[in-house]
Amino acid sequence: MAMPVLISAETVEKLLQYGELVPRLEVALGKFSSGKGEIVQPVRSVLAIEKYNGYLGVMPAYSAHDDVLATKIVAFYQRDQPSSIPAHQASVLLFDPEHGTLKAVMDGTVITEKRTAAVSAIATKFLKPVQADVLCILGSGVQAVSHYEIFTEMFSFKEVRVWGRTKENVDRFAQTVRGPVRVCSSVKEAVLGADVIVTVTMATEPVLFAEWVKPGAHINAVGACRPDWRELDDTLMKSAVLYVDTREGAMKESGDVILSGAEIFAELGEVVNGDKPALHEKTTVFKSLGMGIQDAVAAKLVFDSWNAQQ
Ligand SMILES: NC(=O)c1ccc[n+]([C@@H]2O[C@H](COP(=O)([O-])OP(=O)(O)OC[C@H]3O[C@@H](n4cnc5c(N)ncnc54)[C@H](O)[C@@H]3O)[C@@H](O)[C@H]2O)c1
Ligand SMILES: O=C(O)[C@@H]1CCCCN1
Repeated sequence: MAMPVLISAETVEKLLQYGELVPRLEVALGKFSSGKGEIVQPVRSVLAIEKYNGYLGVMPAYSAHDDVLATKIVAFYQRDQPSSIPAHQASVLLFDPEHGTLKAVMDGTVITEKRTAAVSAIATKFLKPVQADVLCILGSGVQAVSHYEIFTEMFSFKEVRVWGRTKENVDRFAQTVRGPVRVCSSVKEAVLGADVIVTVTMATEPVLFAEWVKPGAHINAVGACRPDWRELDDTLMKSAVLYVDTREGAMKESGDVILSGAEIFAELGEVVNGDKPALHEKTTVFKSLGMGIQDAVAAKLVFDSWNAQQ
């Protein structure tokens, strides 16, 4: 039996292009929420590695439409001190869906960076106010950079602001991104008047409060992926129209959803399908937790491009 191919982070970085990824993800989100069972994806299982303040998540998914079967395995750690090792590291196993043969083991860290930002961009396309001039990014790590990249590529913001917890991180962010950014010294300063807000922090308590948010703004809430972690306060969660990637995942994993008692209005895929409206004139929150099918679709794109080059 042939050995699976190994595809490195550098190769994934080269092969995975937003231009191809975004439309594929949009289709997958729609298929997931179609109610026809076109995508099989259980809520991820997550085990705690208490001794090291870490977690390991296993995310299998199958799509007959894309003919893809894959599992991402992702480890993530909370750290008090800066580290050269990324807080999130992942691998994706890609199988032949017909026989279950392992075809590829590839880096999943870059896939996680890009597909998460791409899904936030899809949510933003549907839910942002018609006039959206100011983008605010809260957090200045890996996801902050990938969100900056795709948001400035897909939309025409006049100003991009960033807030980060430490000066070191924010400086690194400002040096990494290719384009202008206004560094803000408080969350409030970054948020006031912003039309689109992205929260990509490792916070476990709310950092974003309703009183600072411009009415009609759209928020992509990407962090706080544990049932007792928060990024947004109760008032914001309850007063905004709430969209999620998956209802099942949000009810099991999102502290912002579970602890606030906010009601879920729709899955993003239902909006893609036209089954639920995109209420872009209202204040909207898209609560993103991440889906195995997003990784599977991205991994197939990488594998197909890799194959085409052999
Ligand atoms: N929804 C998804 O699909 C998905 C995918 C990947 C990552 N994430 C989440 O996105 C968030 C960012 O991930 P990342 O890879 O950029 O991590 P990162 O470690 O690279 O960056 C995290 C940022 O949060 C800041 N931070 C840490 N603790 C904080 C606190 N208590 N208050 C405010 N800021 C704090 C750090 O200084 C840093 O700027 C994490 O919560 C992660 O779990 C979500
Ligand atoms: O979907 C993901 O890949 C991430 C893993 C870490 C926790 C949040 N979601």
